[in-house]
Amino acid sequence: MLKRAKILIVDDDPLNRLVLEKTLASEHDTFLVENGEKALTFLKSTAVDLIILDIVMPGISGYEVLIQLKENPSTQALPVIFISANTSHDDEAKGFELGAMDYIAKPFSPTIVKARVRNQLLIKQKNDLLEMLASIDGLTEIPNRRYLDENLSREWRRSRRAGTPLSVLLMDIDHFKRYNDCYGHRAGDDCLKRIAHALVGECERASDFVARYGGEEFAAVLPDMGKNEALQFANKLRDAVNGLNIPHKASLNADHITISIGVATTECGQVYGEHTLLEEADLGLYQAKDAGRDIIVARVIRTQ
Ligand SMILES: Nc1nc2c(ncn2[C@@H]2O[C@H](COP(=O)(O)OP(=O)(O)OP(=O)(O)O)[C@@H](O)[C@H]2O)c(=O)[nH]1
Repeated sequence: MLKRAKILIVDDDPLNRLVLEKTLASEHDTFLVENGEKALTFLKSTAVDLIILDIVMPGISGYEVLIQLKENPSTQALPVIFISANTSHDDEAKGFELGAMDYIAKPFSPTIVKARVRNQLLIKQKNDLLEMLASIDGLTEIPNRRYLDENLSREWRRSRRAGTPLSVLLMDIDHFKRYNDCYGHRAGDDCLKRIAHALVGECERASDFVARYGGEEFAAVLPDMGKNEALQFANKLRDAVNGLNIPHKASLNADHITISIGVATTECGQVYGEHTLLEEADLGLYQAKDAGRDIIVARVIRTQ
């Protein structure tokens, strides 16, 4: 089933905008702007699912708008349908070469616009689903390493641009090999699932996320969070795992499952890459293990 989508309509002709809105507004949320500059500005603050884009407009053309969308990582995958009175094969071919998904000739039939919009939205919905499945860990059903890498890069760039802090936590279950050896691999799998959901359940802000980093390791990415807040959050995560009270009679540091955590924070992110942040968190985790486990060690990267 097709979900209600957000569609940006860009056309300098008020009548076209009105008819397109009337055609689509019963099934979708529509946003109307009258030129390319306003479209690009609008997209900086609002995410949409599809753009219907006129080509000949005052100011920058629809072609130029599409070129700029393709240059920006956050908009390059957005489906664009050109709608234009330029109906030569060359015009149409140019639109597709630039990356448009479809090309509708003016004057247009509302029924055909509806059908073509529907087709593009169905393709996008399926692509989004595939993208989501590729980002989910099969065992725990929380975000996987691929999701973490992509989103950490994005958050790193954002933190650099805005000069805001960014924290990363690396968490590792203590003596998990002994747990598997004692209770069996299947019980180990169940334990991983319970821990994953306990960690994810502690993320209250939409921007925070926990991913399975690999094996018995998890990571959290915490945008706009400085060292002290990140330490508090790490404590919450450790308490949540302790609170599960999963018996671990083979553990050498407790009678139940515990985790150790390395915390790394970059306080103004100009110099180091996101990989340094993960390396620092890993170093903190190593120190936490070394210090006896069920422990949190925080490290701050200060940039000059
Ligand atoms: N059941 C289960 N076990 C896993 C999975 N992935 C990794 N492991 C196990 O996690 C264990 C990790 O062991 P080690 O790296 O030696 O670490 P540890 O025993 O937790 O010891 P410390 O980290 O030093 O506290 C190994 O026995 C892996 O087989 C998984 O998906 N399921």
